[in-house]
Amino acid sequence: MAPQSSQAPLEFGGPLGAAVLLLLLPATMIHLLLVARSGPARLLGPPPYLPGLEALWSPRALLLLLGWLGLQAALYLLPARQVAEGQELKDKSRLRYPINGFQALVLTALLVVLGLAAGLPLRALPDMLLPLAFAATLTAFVFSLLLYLKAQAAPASALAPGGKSGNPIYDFFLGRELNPRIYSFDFKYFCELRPGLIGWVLINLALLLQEAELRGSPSLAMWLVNGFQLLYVADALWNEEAVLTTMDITHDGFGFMLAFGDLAWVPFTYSLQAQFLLHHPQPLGLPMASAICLLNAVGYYIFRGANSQKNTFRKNPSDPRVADLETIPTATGRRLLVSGWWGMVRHPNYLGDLLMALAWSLPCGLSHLLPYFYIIYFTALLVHREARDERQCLQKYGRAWLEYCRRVPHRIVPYVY
Ligand SMILES: NC(=O)C1=CN([C@@H]2O[C@H](COP(=O)(O)OP(=O)(O)OC[C@H]3O[C@@H](n4cnc5c(N)ncnc54)[C@H](OP(=O)(O)O)[C@@H]3O)[C@@H](O)[C@H]2O)C=CC1
Ligand SMILES: CC(C)CCC[C@@H](C)[C@H]1CC=C2C3=C(CC[C@@]21C)[C@@]1(C)CC[C@H](O)C(C)(C)[C@@H]1CC3
Repeated sequence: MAPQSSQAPLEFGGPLGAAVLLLLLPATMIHLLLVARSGPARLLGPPPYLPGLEALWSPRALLLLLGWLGLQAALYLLPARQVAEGQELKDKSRLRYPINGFQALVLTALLVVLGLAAGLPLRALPDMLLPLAFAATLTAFVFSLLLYLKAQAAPASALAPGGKSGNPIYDFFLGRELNPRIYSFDFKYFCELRPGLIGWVLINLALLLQEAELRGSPSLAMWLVNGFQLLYVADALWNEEAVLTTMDITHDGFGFMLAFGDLAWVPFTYSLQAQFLLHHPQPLGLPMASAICLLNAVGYYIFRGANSQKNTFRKNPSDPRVADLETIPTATGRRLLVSGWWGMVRHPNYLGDLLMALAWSLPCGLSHLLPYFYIIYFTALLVHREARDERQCLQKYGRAWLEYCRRVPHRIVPYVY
């Protein structure tokens, strides 16, 4: 297959970077899982032991994972209270998406409550994290391979701007097709919000239950981490439609990066603080807990305000909630917000997300670096993501984007960055 000349600049270090990430990401996830349960819990030290295949591979874990994906897929297919339209595609069409993610969360919670009452051994889940994470990685790998093959038959207009380099490793990693579907089942949209995010809070809950069994009751730190992350996930599903204007849906293809990110990385590494707390209990007083709650609330307020404002504006610029905001016209006919949240910094939603990330780590105290892995990784991810987005916006909006950068000079943190 010849490389295409209209190809966007290669990202993530090109094919070599993609090949390194293909190995490095699963290895990092396994490392974190091993270190979180070890005594010293040293993020930067070697893992306590190197697991053999017998510790990683378990047919039971694979079955459990596939059952979980099947359940979430069945919930996705249930009648939706609303159907939303995505952003306009290259061929001027718009895809339709069911809005029933919150319903899936509530139904899953109901099933879990019924299961617990019937003796479901959810407390056993923390002991299966390693084989489950391995099974999720294998599943993501096979799934991305199928997506890559499916994309060979897709028309050029269905490919993502960054996923048609012609290099198989790079395209496999980034994803070729923008919106792979079978009939109306949209794989990327499904994976982005359901199995991984709901799985994450389920793992957190299992860790909380195991802590209660181990120590008589869950610690305040464990309650906070569970509460904050449940709020984050419930909010994402409640505002499901807003995901349709994020970069993942509008720009990125669906390949290994997102499949692994959604199915393995999110549930098994985002639950790291709760994993750490189970094995390393931390004292937390009420004044400190209140300050952390305040930080999470401020972060959430900015994150939700910014994301909803952009989403409302992109859906309908005349909506009374955004109609009075100042905007810059662009040659594409779309406008850029230059007041409100988007007049404060160019990525106010990232700022709110980062404040919440800090609030999720602080309950774990300051004795270890490990629970701060999330905010370190997340800062790197968002700084890199911001740079990618700037490049894309400059390409899309040209001079109007430069004008926006002049009017709103800071990227994420007002007066700092
Ligand atoms: N927890 C996690 O692991 C992660 C969370 N996130 C969160 O996901 C959310 C979405 O992030 P992401 O998709 O990266 O980026 P954004 O939601 O910020 O989307 C960027 C797009 O918004 C539009 N835009 C930018 N500036 C303006 C403006 N001034 N006025 C109107 N539209 C504008 C542009 O698209 P266009 O003009 O084409 O509409 C741009 O490409 C964020 O809250 C982020 O924090 C992201 C990554 C990981
Ligand atoms: C494994 C790699 C290092 C990178 C993978 C990145 C993915 C894990 C993230 C890319 C964008 C994401 C978003 C969310 C979760 C993480 C991934 C998939 C998100 C669904 C979390 C909840 C938020 O409310 C959101 C705004 C809906 C997020 C959208 C982006």
